[in-house]
This record gives sequence, structure tokens and C-alpha cells, in this order.
Amino acid sequence: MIDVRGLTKRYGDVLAVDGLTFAVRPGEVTGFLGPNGAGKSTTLRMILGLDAANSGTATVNGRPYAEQPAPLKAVGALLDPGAVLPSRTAYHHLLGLAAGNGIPRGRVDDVLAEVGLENVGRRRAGTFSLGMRQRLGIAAALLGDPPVLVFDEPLNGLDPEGIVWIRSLMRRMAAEGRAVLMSSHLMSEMELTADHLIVIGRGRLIADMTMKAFIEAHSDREVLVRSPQITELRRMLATAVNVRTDGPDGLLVTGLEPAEIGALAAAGDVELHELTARQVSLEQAFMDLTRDAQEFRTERAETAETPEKAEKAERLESAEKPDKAETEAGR
Ligand SMILES: Nc1ncnc2c1ncn2[C@@H]1O[C@H](COP(=O)(O)OP(=O)(O)OP(=O)(O)O)[C@@H](O)[C@H]1O
Repeated sequence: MIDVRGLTKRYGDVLAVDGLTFAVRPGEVTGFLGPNGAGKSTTLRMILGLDAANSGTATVNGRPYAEQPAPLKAVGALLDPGAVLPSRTAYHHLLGLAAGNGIPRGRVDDVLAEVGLENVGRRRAGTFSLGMRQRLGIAAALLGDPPVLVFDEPLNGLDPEGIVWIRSLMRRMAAEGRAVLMSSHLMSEMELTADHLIVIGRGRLIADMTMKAFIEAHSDREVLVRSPQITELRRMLATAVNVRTDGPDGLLVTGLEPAEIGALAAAGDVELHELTARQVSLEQAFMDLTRDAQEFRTERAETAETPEKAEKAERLESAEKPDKAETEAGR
């Protein structure tokens, strides 16, 4: 288990991490999220003893990293896949780490096979692609068979097969009872991989909850309703917070539950062909929650953070202009 309490880090005038407290529990993949510059890497570096905190503590299974007798057996980490001597072979890189931590040399072949590098173990790491270096970094993290794993952006540079592989590896590590902490900006992948989320913004904790609770708490749920009597239906849904068109016979409604929409439709004798509560994406929930905590935003992001939102804004606009909505619906 990782236990972070009141962790604070200052770089000159920048308060990179500001009184952060959270725990990473065994048996779960915990996603570590935050906009650029939120303080994720700094926090991970302090957990791994690579940066000293100004105040607060970070422990792994009850001890600070620096006090672990064999660190690689306590916590495996992937922070910087470039941190390998280019002239060393993958095998010798891992062998050096194993020797320093009292890990039997047989583990080197095991982890090379685990990450799919068994055929290139004798090649120099300097010839590796980014994806191969990521795999080598993951092999190093697994070397000591540790109960705690920390991965900073492990998906960088991986192809689709590699991304699926990481997902199943993380899930398996958690199923074996390990505590897994992983940062990533790839929200769709995080949504599929993590059980729990720690979200930070400007160095502070802004959410610590299960994936499901996070998505439910931080985004408006939409209900898709289809009817051949779309005009009547729209009139009846005047009390909803927001209604926008979805194709020629559909409306996307926020602010009303499916049962309420069904009841309104029944009362007004409107026939319904579909009534579906839509799952909101992690990306949308994350954007909604962290909008105020984003240090760096592009001009386009100010108005529409995702293509999905741009489309939403456009649809809202067209919903306000019936002529345009009809034209679009007819397409
Ligand atoms: N060595 C350093 N010296 C000075 N400032 C630093 C240093 N490392 C990080 N910072 C600053 O601390 C803040 C947090 O940075 P950090 O890299 O931890 O964020 P992050 O959440 O990992 O961001 P990203 O998602 O972009 O990787 C930023 O404002 C960054 O500029």
C-alpha cells in the first residue's frame, strides 16, 4: 500500500504539490489523473524517493522509499523509459538492477519474457524504439516481484497491441493483490483499466473515489429518447435542463431521469421508440471537473475541450435554430 500524507513540494515560487493526502490500496488499479502541470510526476518522484518533500510523508508498505532494504522488492516503478544506458543490452541492464537488489538472475529472463522482449534481450537498449523502452522499463518494475507498482504514463509510445497488453498486465497485477498506481492522459484507456481514481489539480487533491462514483458524480447523465412524435416530445420536455437533437427522431436530455421522461410521454400520449440512459465517458467527467484546475489551455480548448464537446456545442446551437436542426436532421 502507498500512503501519502500532507505531501508538499515547492520549486521556487511554484507550489507543485500542495498538502496531498491519499492511499493506494492493494488489489486495485488506481488511476492518477490531472491536467498538465498538476503535480503527478512530482508526487510519484517523492513516493519513489527521487525528490525530497518540503513537508508531509510518502510511504510504501509503512516505510519511506529510502528506508526500503531492497527497494525493487518493495515497489516497482516506471517513470522515465529513457533512463537506460544506450550501450547496455536489455539483459545486462536488468541483470545490474537484479544484482543490486538481491534478485536471482533467473528473474531477468522471466521478466524479459513477460514483457515480450525475450528475443531482443541481447540488443543494446539504445537501438530500442520508444515502445520497446517502455516494455524494458516495465520489465525492470516487475523484476523484484513487488507488491506495489507505480507507472507514470506507461502507454506512451505503445501501439494498440501494446496498449491492450498493458491493460491486461495492470488488471492481472491488481488481481494478484498488488497495489497499482498508474498515471495516463489516455482517458479511454484509463476508464477500461482503473478501479479507483485520484485526481489532482494545481497540486491539490480534487477527487479520490471509485471510477464509477467519479463518472456519476462529475458529469450530467444524458438520456436518449426516440419518438416518431419528436416535436410534441420536445415541447413536453421543457422542464429538462438541456435538450438537444440526435438525428431525425431523437433527443438527448439532461436533467430528467428516464422514468420521468417516460411518465411525461405517457401522460401526453406520445409514442416512444427508445429510452436509454447514456453512460458518460471518463473523459467528459474529467474535463468537467478539472476545467478550473487546468494550468495550460489552448484557445480552442477554452470553447470546446474535445471534438465531442465541439459537436455538442454545435448541436446545442442547431437545437436553438430549428431551421438548421431540420437541415441537419435531414442529412
Ligand atoms: N524540477 C523542477 N523544477 C522546477 N519546477 C518543476 C520541476 N518539476 C516540476 N516542476 C513544476 O511543478 C509543477 C508540477 O509538475 P509535474 O511535472 O509534477 O506535473 P504533471 O502533473 O506530471 O504534468 P504532466 O501531465 O504535464 O506530466 C509544474 O508547474 C512544473 O513546471
